[in-house]
Amino acid sequence: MSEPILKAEHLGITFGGLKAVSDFNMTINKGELVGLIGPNGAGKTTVFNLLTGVYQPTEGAFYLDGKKMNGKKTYQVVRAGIARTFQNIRLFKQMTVEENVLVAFNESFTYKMGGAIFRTPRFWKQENDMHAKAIDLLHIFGLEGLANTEAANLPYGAQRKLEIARALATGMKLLLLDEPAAGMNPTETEDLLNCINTIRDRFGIAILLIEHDMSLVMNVCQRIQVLDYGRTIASGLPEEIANNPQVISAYLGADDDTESEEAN
Ligand SMILES: Nc1ncnc2c1ncn2[C@@H]1O[C@H](COP(=O)(O)OP(=O)(O)OP(=O)(O)O)[C@@H](O)[C@H]1O
Repeated sequence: MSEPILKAEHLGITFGGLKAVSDFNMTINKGELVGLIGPNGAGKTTVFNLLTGVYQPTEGAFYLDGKKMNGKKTYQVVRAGIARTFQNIRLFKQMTVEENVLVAFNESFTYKMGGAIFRTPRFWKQENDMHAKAIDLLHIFGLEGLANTEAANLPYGAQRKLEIARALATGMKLLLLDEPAAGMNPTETEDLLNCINTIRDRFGIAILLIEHDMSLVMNVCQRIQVLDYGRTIASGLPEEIANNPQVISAYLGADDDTESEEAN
């Protein structure tokens, strides 16, 4: 059997005295979409930061396609094939929609300096290939008609989709989506859900999704892992998670906290 795309073994990190994530274990195979959920402060974003080299683990290890990734810097992680979107959208706002995707392609297309200066046939072929690939990618997200629009002028939902398109353009194996439906209305969320299903089927990549919108998580994820205070409290199929008493109590506890905070 082939290696899983992602394998995390006993991964953890301590900040001062706080164990933000401990004994985190996860396997994601090609074409699988796994949800990572948990109350606020449970450690979800820290897991993403560990998997992208923003933080170095203080315990455990993780592997991409069988290759150990501990100690790698963020750019090395991206090159190896892990891409990520953020809670707050990070696009090149002054660039067009197409340019945002083209920037992400630059690793996979290389032409010699001379070719770029003298505009050789090879240079133009690569330019055309990149344009065709960018439009193809934008088409999946229904953004091809907006290719020449400045990213800053896109509606919110379209900006979120462009962020994912750009992550896909890096040619990655593992896509980490951090709350992609945050701030979206129900129509935009449904549209996003369709896009996520399409890219998983079409690109056969592994996806790890952090999301607070439970209907989205339950609808798209094949498996779900739940964190609370940095530890995994449950892992399984969506229906198992929805009925797990420990998960329900972790979320209800979080609600109680919010209510008491609001009352103060
Ligand atoms: N760089 C850091 N230094 C110190 N503590 C940190 C750091 N990053 C995260 N933490 C702490 O680790 C814990 C987990 O935070 P994290 O942001 O991963 O939670 P989360 O599940 O993503 O929460 P949310 O759903 O609110 O985004 C929190 O207690 C947080 O304060």
